Amino acid sequence: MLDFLELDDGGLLHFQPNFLPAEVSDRCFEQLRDQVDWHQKPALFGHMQPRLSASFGDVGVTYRYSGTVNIALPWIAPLLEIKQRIESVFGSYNFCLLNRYRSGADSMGMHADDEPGMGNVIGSVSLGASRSFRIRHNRTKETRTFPAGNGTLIIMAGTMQQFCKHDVPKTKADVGERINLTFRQIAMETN
Ligand SMILES: O=C(O)CCC(=O)C(=O)O
Ligand SMILES: [Fe+2]
Repeated sequence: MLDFLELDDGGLLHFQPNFLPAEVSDRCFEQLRDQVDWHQKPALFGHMQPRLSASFGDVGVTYRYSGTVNIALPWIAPLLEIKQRIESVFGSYNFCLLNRYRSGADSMGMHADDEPGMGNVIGSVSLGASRSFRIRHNRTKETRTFPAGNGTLIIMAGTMQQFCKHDVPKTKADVGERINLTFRQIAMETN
């Protein structure tokens, strides 16, 4: 069983640098960067998301969040390889959202992944440049920062999405590209 940090109000977080061997991280980073059809998606109020993204998963899985509809493309080899490695230690997943941060100017704002139909276990793997992954408790405002580097695994579980938010802030440091994979279990839409 993995060790989980116990957050206030029942959130659980597992943080494991170098979960993937460096050669797997390096190869998967290059394969995903070069093979995936990356898109910059619209955000709220006519803005664009400050990053690129893509969605993969089992046939028929659709993930809707902040006004975007993301129909899963069929799994590709590097994603299946990493999915199997995470599933061998924790959880099971039918969808993966990929985010590509091209430089320190790309980011993800504070949010929770608490959409209806979203399983409470999210397995997140980072590839490429290291960026700060921050979590903030909604009530206590306690904030913690984890360095999400090449091959790092972060698992969010328990009630974390109900009581905490997380982000990847912009940085002025001269950082290279980072690709993050969040594996999720999403309920199939029945209508
Ligand atoms: O890039 C990251 O580490 C976080 C990604 C994230 O929070 C998400 O995809 O919902
Ligand atoms: Fe998230």
